[in-house]
Amino acid sequence: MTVLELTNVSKSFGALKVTDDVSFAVPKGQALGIIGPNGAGKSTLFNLITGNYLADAGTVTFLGQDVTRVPAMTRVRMGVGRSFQIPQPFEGLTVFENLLTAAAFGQGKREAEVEAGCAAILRDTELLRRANDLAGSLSLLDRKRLEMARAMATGPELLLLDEIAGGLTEGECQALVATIKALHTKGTTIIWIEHVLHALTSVVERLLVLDFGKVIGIGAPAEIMASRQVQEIYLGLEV
Ligand SMILES: Nc1ncnc2c1ncn2[C@@H]1O[C@H](COP(=O)(O)OP(=O)(O)OP(=O)(O)O)[C@@H](O)[C@H]1O
Repeated sequence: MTVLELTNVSKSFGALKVTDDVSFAVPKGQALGIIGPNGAGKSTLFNLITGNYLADAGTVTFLGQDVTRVPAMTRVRMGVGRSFQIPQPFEGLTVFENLLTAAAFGQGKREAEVEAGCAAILRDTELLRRANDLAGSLSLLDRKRLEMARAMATGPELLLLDEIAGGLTEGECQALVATIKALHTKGTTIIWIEHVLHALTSVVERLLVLDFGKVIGIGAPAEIMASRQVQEIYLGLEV
């Protein structure tokens, strides 16, 4: 089953075409990594998937439904969950309260109905020991975990991770990767934008490379990283 499909999607800001005729599909259970230089249009692509931006042309299909013109909040309820590059928790609420809020909003339910699910997500994201601590008191690693947990709490069929490994030490990065791998092993479909390549390639089954808004490669990570075009464009190597 296909969870997400983009068909010839384009988006411009003024004269700048930031997403240029992008097509790809993500089957259920797959983890897809997205790489590309700064300004290649990676975050814009996420915004087109979440509905924060609407495509100028092309079609976005989610779980078999055309969502191209569907607003962001409806897409959350349909199962598009997203973490942000800069964690955005409610600092004055506890970790558990943050999850309850995200779950109630994302699933359109009362907090009492989502408590058990949130407790399970705390376990899955290694946050159980911090459940009653204020979000504002967390270390960077735990803030990243909370960002992921809040996205999971909305009950996603598709989890979008935006540069979640940035700024961590190597040890912290490995701890976060272990958490992401565990979510993926449980069957979560993931699209992950990441500059920390070794973290990304240790999880994803496929890599998509963007450059100037265009898909310049999609395939197995080893094959993509070995491509001359990717090495020239993405890694800036002269080959
Ligand atoms: N709302 C907007 N209005 C105008 N231009 C925008 C808007 N959003 C993004 N852009 C421009 O679109 C281009 C792509 O930006 P985007 O953030 O999608 O790239 P990115 O690949 O995610 O970059 P990074 O790796 O630095 O996060 C950039 O030139 C950016 O300035």
